[in-house]
Parts: sequence; C-alpha cells; structure tokens
Amino acid sequence: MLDQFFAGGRAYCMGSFNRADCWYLYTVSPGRPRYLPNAARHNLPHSWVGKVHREPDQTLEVLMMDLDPEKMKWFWKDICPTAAEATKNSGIDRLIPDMVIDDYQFDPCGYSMNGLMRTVPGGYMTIHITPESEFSYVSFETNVPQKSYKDLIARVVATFGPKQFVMTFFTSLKNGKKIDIEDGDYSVPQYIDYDVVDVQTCRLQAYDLTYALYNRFPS
Ligand SMILES: C[S@@+](CC[C@H](N)C(=O)[O-])C[C@H]1O[C@@H](n2cnc3c(N)ncnc32)[C@H](O)[C@@H]1O
Repeated sequence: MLDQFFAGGRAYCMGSFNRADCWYLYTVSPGRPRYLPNAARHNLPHSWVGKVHREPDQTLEVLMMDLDPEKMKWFWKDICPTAAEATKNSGIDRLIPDMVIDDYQFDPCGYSMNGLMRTVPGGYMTIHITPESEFSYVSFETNVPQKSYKDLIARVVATFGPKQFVMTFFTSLKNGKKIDIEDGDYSVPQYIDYDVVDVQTCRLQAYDLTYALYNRFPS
C-alpha cells in the first residue's frame, strides 16, 4: 500500500510473529537528487552531488499498552478540562524540561502534545494518548540527546504505568559520538518491574535500530 506513494520504501517487522507482538516499520530514504537536470545539479555544493546530507541524530520511541487507569484519568475532560492541566498533573511537563509545549485535550478524552526544545535546535518530543481502558495506548517519541536513556525511559514508564511497552532506538551510523542504548552488559535498559521479552538489533540503510519488548513483572 505505502509503496504506491513512496519510491524505494522498505518494510520491516520486528518482534515475534507467533505471539502477535510485532512492530512494523516502513522507511523511505531520500536518494540521489536524480530528479534534477544536470545543469541544476551543477549548482549543488560539490559534496552534495550524489550524496545524502544528514546531521547525526538519534530517535527514541516508547510505545505503551494497557496503561494504569489512575495515570490515565488526567486525559479525560471531566477530570482535567484543559490540556495545560493534563500536561502538568500527569507530569508530562517534567519528562524533558525546557520545552515549548503545544498540547490538546480531546472531548470526552484523549490527548496530544508536541514540544520543541528551547536549547537544542530541532529537538522535539511528541506524545499521543488514548486513555480508554479497553484499548489504552500511549506513544512517546523524542530526538533530544540524553545522557541516560535508561533514566528517561524510566520517567516515561512511571508517568503512564504500562503493562507492556515497546522501545525502539534509531541512531545514525555517521554519528561521530555515537549514542547507544546499552545498560552495562545488556544491549537495552533493564528495569526491576519489567521483563525484557524480546531484543533485536538491525542495521538499516543509514541507521542502527534497536527494538525491545518489555512486560511488567509480575504481570
Ligand atoms: C490522542 S488521539 C490521537 C491518535 C493518533 N492516531 C495517535 O495515537 O497518534 C486518540 C484519542 O483521542 C480520542 N479522540 C476524541 N476525539 C477525537 C477525534 N476527533 N479524533 C481522534 N481522536 C479523538 C480518542 O478516543 C483517543 O482516546
């Protein structure tokens, strides 16, 4: 389906097929500037011709399922009439400090926010919350570099209280100071309340990807 819209897209699946714990990824990498006529190409900086220009970067996603209803209550309008209250009462404003936040509370429930970092150009955080207990789901994503990804993930998980979550971490291969997600001898962060059920690492065209599935222990 997506192939109809994107040339050169690639689909991947991480996680376990037979447990229905799969996470699907579709990537599109900007290719050579083939669409430019030769004359226009000659106006490009020499180093760009036939190459892709990229800044080093890393992206963390935490995708959480089956959340703590007590922590989800802030995302119902009858309890929190405004998005600003939901952001503050839930602790979202303390996950990554120094963000300019644009937040929205849906009616009767649901919440979305986008935050831009004041001090890191291009640094963002985005959170989308479906609080209905039958199918509760929260997605968290940021590209803001962290000293400790383990600590950030712990804050995110403590804020929303999932029974299960998926962590994905992309890091660009040309990153001189390559940031990793390792925790001592382990390839992904370890938490006392969660079992790591699956871990996979994958080298994509321009990124290394680490995927892990965590289940709360005891369930
Ligand atoms: C936060 S929105 C965003 C969903 C989005 N697809 C995501 O996860 O990135 C989903 C939540 O908002 C609620 N909601 C209320 N009105 C909505 C609307 N008009 N459109 C989408 N979601 C709405 C849904 O019931 C659900 O709890």
